[in-house]
Amino acid sequence: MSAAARLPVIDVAVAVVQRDDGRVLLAERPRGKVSAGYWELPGGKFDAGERAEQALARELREELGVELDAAYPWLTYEHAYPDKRVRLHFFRVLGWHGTPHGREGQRISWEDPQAPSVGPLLPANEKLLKALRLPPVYAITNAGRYGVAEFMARLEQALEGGLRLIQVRETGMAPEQLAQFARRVVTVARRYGARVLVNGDETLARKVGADGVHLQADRLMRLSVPPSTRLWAASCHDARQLARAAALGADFVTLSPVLPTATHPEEPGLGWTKFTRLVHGYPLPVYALGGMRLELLETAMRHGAHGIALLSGIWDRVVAPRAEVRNS
Ligand SMILES: Nc1nc2c([nH]c(=O)n2[C@@H]2O[C@H](COP(=O)(O)OP(=O)(O)OP(=O)(O)O)[C@@H](O)[C@H]2O)c(=O)[nH]1
Ligand SMILES: [Mg+2]
Repeated sequence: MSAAARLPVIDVAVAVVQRDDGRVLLAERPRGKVSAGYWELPGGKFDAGERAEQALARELREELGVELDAAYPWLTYEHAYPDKRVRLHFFRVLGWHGTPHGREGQRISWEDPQAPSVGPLLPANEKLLKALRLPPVYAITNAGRYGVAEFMARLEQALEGGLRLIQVRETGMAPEQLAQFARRVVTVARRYGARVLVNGDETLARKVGADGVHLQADRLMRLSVPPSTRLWAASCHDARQLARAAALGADFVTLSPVLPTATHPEEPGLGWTKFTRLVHGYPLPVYALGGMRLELLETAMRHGAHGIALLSGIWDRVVAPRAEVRNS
């Protein structure tokens, strides 16, 4: 056991206060505190007997002078400093009242998580910023259902509507056709700054210029070395698979099936209670998958999900102009 592993763990509640424009509230650690001058997310140590949510509400009041209205549990991970270990319980704060101000004399700033203009940030927060860059909706392609031409029109509309993360997964396509399709998806996605993962095949992901690979659970469990693509994710269905993805350092996971799906309507799925239990204390962003619709995003987040993954609930929403599509 390393020295750091022997240190007691300090529980810390941390607030990701995000405005509608996506900017997140960062604060400078005040003089006199450890790591003074570093920027961080507002928050602090649990008081004795406090639950995470209580610590969060108290810290927001003490540090920023705001009252918490709504917060959803998000990631929880540990970080080892040379002299201590902290367990950071991150919450997404979606509702508050009052105007945040540095009540401890600290500077605060609303920052774009993609490119904060203040710094340096506490080293423990790097993973958090990476997670914040992941959008709330993860869409899985379904060209088999629509035909490629119509699917591409629907994809373009979804991108127009804000879609920024896509998985190419087409079980019915021959290798050449799949490569061509994946290339087309990457090309349109680039125009919108959206990222693309290819299901199961790292070589194909590289060949078509995708951002990374999405692995099925059986591959994940056999994996000894994580994929070396910029981004990688895995499908999980139970606690063992979730633990494996975390140990290998995936960027995010999907957890499924949450609700009955169109293809397996007779299977009840995990349900939200079990979903919440599985993701509680989990270090990576989790997309709820199975029976999802865009309307369920808030429900999923309330149960600890980072967002939702959709295979059919997204493309059906888009009514493609059929005549034009046929001619393309
Ligand atoms: N608030 C906050 N703490 C963080 C973050 N990341 C991170 O590693 N930490 C660590 O978690 C611990 C939180 O302590 P804190 O100094 O905020 O605690 P606190 O508000 O209760 O202050 P105090 O008890 O020193 O007055 C610190 O060791 C800090 O380095 C973060 O983003 N926000
Ligand atoms: Mg603090």
